[in-house]
Amino acid sequence: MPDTDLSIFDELYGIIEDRKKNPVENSYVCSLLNHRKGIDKILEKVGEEAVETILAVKSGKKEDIIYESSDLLFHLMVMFVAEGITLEEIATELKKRRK
Ligand SMILES: N=c1c2ncn([C@@H]3O[C@H](COP(=O)(O)OP(=O)(O)OP(=O)(O)O)[C@@H](O)[C@H]3O)c2ncn1[C@@H]1O[C@H](COP(=O)(O)O)[C@@H](O)[C@H]1O
Repeated sequence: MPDTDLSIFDELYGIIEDRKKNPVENSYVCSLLNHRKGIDKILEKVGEEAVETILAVKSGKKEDIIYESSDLLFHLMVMFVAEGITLEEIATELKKRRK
């Protein structure tokens, strides 16, 4: 049975925010947030993961699509935190589009 608890999105966002406020060593999230290339490094990763997601869809393998989409969502969340955008703001925008 699929796990329908979506609280991982809030939890993950909170972890990324915490990495921004309280940097720790050997953290992948900190390596992105504090990269010498700035936001460009995060955007690079978002772009790469978007391409990998597209390729996974073209491959037709559901588990690859889930894996690559998870990478994409994770890097998008790092980008939201870097830009000070909350998940609530994204949710509000999506709700506005309801027909
Ligand atoms: N969910 C994730 C997560 N998903 C993907 N990744 C990393 O995202 C990267 C994906 O990039 P690639 O597929 O290109 O793999 P790569 O070969 O490492 O690529 P390069 O970065 O070397 O270019 C990998 O290094 C993965 O480890 C993640 N890293 C961290 N998290 C979460 O973030 C939390 C904090 O992580 P740290 O900041 O590392 O403590 C963790 O507890 C996890 O919950």
